Amino acid sequence: MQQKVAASARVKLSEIFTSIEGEGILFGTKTMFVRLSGCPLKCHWCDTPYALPLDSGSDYSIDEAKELILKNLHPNTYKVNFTGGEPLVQHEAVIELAKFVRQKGLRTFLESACYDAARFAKVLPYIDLVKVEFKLKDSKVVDEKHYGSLLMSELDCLKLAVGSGGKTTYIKVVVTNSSSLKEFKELVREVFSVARPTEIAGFIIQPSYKIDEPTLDVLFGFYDAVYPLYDQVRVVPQLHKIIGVR
Ligand SMILES: Nc1nc2[nH]cc(C(=O)O)c2c(=O)[nH]1
Ligand code: SF4
Ligand SMILES: [Mg+2]
Repeated sequence: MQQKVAASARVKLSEIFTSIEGEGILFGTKTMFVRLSGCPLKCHWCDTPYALPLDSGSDYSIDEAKELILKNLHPNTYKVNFTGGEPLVQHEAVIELAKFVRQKGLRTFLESACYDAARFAKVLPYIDLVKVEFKLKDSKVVDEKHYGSLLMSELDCLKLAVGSGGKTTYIKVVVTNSSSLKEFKELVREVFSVARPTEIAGFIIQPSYKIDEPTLDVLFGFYDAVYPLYDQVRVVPQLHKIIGVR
């Protein structure tokens, strides 16, 4: 599952832009996106396939990347979202850029699939807002035999995030029409054995877009599985796809 880590003084970026946050609890806010190249996972519904190879995008020194951030920053931008690909593949670069973003008075957001809890722990001190994503098996994120270890890593990251204090942590799960309700219910049980409802800022069920989209009845099933434990659960589609922006 590991990919070679880029040298700490350099970073491979797929793209950098300011847009309207389209996912999660902060959707609708003006956000800068720093999309890092590289991801060791393989979700069949991945919407950023161009960012998956570590050698995709462009190579920058950290100083050049900081310049790019300043150049692409719009006024009144709420936060900088480190996304990918999978930002933990280049965790040392994320740390350097997150420090810089905070110096500029902006909040830092980590959009991670949480495949590596050790790297997650290193980045966490520099992050204000954390999305912990849990993948269901029908995402085909990893081979069946590696699924258990990915889930453990996701749960470890959630534990670290809620245990670190002063951060806003929320959970996201992408569901399709083929996602198993039984598996989802087990996941919900595991999530709330690690985090108390008061420790998270949201539980987002994100319907897949244009691929095996879940019906309303299927969405009700997932919603109803969370609601008794956490009544702030929300079904939230990707806003940027609906309004046709990046
Ligand atoms: N507008 C917009 N919002 C997003 N939220 C998460 C994104 C991502 O690609 O991780 C994303 C993205 O690519 N665009
Ligand atoms: S973890 Fe994210 S970037 Fe990686 S394959 Fe899955 S959806 Fe794509
Ligand atoms: Mg994404």
